[in-house]
Amino acid sequence: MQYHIGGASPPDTSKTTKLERYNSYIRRVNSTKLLQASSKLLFRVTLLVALVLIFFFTLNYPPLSSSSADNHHNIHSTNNFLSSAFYGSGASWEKQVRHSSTPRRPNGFSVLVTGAAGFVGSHCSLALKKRGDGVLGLDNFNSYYDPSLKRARQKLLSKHEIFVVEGDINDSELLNKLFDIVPFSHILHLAAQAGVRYAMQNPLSYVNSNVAGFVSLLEVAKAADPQPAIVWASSSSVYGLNSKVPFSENDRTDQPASLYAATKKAGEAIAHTYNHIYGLSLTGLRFFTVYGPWGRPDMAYFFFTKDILQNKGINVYVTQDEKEVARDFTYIDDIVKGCVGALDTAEKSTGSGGKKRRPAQLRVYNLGNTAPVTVAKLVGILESLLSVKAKKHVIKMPRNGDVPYTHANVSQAYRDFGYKPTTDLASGLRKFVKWYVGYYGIQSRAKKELDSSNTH
Ligand SMILES: O=C(O)[C@H]1O[C@H](OP(=O)(O)OP(=O)(O)OC[C@H]2O[C@@H](n3ccc(=O)[nH]c3=O)[C@H](O)[C@@H]2O)[C@H](O)[C@@H](O)[C@@H]1O
Repeated sequence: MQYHIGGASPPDTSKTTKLERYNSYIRRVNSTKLLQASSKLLFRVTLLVALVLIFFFTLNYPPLSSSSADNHHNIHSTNNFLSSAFYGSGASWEKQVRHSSTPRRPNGFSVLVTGAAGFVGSHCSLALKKRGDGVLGLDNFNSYYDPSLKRARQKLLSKHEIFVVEGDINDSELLNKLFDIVPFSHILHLAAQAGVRYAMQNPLSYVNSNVAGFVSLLEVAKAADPQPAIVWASSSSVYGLNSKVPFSENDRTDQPASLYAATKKAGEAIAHTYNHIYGLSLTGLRFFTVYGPWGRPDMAYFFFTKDILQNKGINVYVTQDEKEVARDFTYIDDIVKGCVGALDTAEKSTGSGGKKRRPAQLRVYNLGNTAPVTVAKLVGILESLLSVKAKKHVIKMPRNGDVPYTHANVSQAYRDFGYKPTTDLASGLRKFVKWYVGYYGIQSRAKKELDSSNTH
């Protein structure tokens, strides 16, 4: 009720009140209509966005279930997400996978190379492709060392029509997908967390890649039809604290000195199990300190070269009782021949439908150079190739998982596939340094000398 102050008599309000009520009713109706219209619009827009998203993820993208096998979990998970965005995206991706895996020689292999953008993986992929085998690469491009080197290797592979799928060996969905597309005759399994000393910094990355990743791969391989034959990278480090030299395959390997060695040893035990239960043909190769062009920057010969060229000091380890440390350094081309020889002599797996039909081949070989060289000698060779004097700090080997000495007996690899290393450390390092200065565009005395020695 309204009260009008003042002397004038109050107006007749009955009509105006009705009008006001009517107007307010109309306003309410209109605003409800507006609200309904905008909700409808909002609903439609939401529906449209949802449909687009569903389409996007179900048709073009595989499930985002990849897990990380590398040492940089977060970076890698992101990488997996990104890679998932690229793998499996339809017909053109499948076409690349098929094309890359198709052999171009009669009875050629179709090989899945894991760790194909890695050092040994890229060299082996090229060698297999060159002789007419089909090669499909798989690599997670983790950042354990400079990923741009891995990308450069990938580029090289792609020039030779080798496609590298970006993904992880722990991603069984991806692995199954690859096996759905291609009936691989072989797997060359080189993806791993490498490096002896880094295992103290990031132990779980070794378990993720070298144990869990290997099992994930074997699970897919055992269920595949046909089952592929598998050749994979073990390590000279499994000999651990063995003092009996040279190391032979039947020597004891139950005293690993590093977690890295322990995971490789675990891999050998796991290989035995999958061979025993499922009839997978498995060959483990114990590599001895592999070096060469396109090598790994975390290895001593590689970062010594870098540091010597930059006039930085290098640590040269000696044992606790001040004896020299030595390695059976093995040149990459010899290792490639060993890998190819192992693939060529690998028998077929014997299982199908996840069941073993009869006993299958199970092998393990040393692939070394049979001529250990001390680290001090390695540095001397680099000094002369680089024409720079190294700033050496000779220190006692920290307790970091390193072993003092390695020396391979390779008679079994020679007997079974003619493995015979032919490159001594000086010739191999010459090739490495030549590649190094070229790749990193280094203008140095070393480069001039290497170039001129080439023209003579
Ligand atoms: O043979 C193998 O199975 C292993 O070979 C290498 O391991 P490693 O032999 O320790 O190779 P580097 O790390 O390059 O070391 C070579 C030598 O240099 C020595 N070193 C290393 C680093 C350093 O600062 N100073 C130094 O004297 C090491 O003690 C070792 O004797 C690889 O890094 C492993 O991935 C591989 O599995």
